[in-house]
Amino acid sequence: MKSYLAAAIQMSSKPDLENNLVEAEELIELAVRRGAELIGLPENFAFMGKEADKANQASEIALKAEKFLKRMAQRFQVTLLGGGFPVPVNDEPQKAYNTALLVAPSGQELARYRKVHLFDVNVPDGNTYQESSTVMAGTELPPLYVSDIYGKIGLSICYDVRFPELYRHLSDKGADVLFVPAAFTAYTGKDHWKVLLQARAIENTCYIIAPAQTGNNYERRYTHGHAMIIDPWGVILADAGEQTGIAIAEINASRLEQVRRQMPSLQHRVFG
Ligand SMILES: O=C(O)CNC(=O)[C@H](CS)NC(=O)CCC(=O)C(=O)O
Repeated sequence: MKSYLAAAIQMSSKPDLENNLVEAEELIELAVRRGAELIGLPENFAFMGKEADKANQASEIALKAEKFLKRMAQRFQVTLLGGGFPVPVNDEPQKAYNTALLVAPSGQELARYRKVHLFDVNVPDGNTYQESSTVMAGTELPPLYVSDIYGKIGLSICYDVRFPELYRHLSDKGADVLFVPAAFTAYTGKDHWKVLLQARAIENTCYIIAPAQTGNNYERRYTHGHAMIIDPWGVILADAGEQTGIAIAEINASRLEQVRRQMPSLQHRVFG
C-alpha cells in the first residue's frame, strides 16, 4: 500500500438524474485536478427524490449510474465509488437494492455492496422514513476490495454506520480504509454523524472516507453535509462543511502503521 490522496464528494442531489450526473462529473474533475486517486460519491448521487419517484425510474437510474461510474473512472483514471443507487430486483419489480459500486480506472467493477440496514425511522423532527417500502435489504456482509496500491477497502452505506459489527467484520478481514457514503438527515446528522464516523475510525484503526449529501434535496428533505475524511486516530483530516464540494486528504500508509502500533486495540480483543 502506498500513500495517496482520497476525496469524499459532497453533493446536493435532486430528483433530476441527468443534472446530478453533470454535477457529479464536475466534482470528480475537481477532485482529480487536486490529485485524488480514490474518489467517493455519496448515497443517492444519481437521484434523490421521493421514494415513489425513485422507484419508478430505478431501471433508468441503475443503467445510467453504472455507465457513468465506469466512464468517469476510465476518463480520469481513478478508482471511483458510487455510494448508493437503486438497482432493480429481478423477480420483484417494485423493489430495488440500494447499491454501492466500486470501479477501477479500467472501468472494471471491483466490488459491489447492497445496503443491509434500511432506514425505517420516525425522526423526531416530524419526518418519517420508510426505506424498506421501495428498497430490498441486502443479505450479505459488505465486500473488502484488496488493492496493492490503495490498501484493503471496505464498503458500507449511510445508516449502516450505526451497526459497528459490520465494520468489525471488515477490520477483522484486514480493512485499512472504510467507505461510508451517506445522505444523513440534517436532524440526526448534527448530533450523530461525526461521532459515529470517528468511533468507527478509532475502534477499527482505519481511515474513513465519508462522501455526503447536503442541503435541501427536495421538498422537506434536508441533509447534513460534512463529507469528511478521518484518520485511524479519529482526527478529522478534511470536512466539506455545508456547501457542495469535496473533502480531500492523504491516506498515509505509515500513519496507519504508526497508529496501530500506538493503539493496538485490534490485537487486544478478548471476545470475538
Ligand atoms: O431519503 C432519501 O431520499 C433516500 N434515502 C436515504 O437517504 C437513506 C435511506 S432513507 N438515508 C439514510 O440511510 C439516512 C440515515 C440517517 O440519517 C441516520 O442514520 O440518522
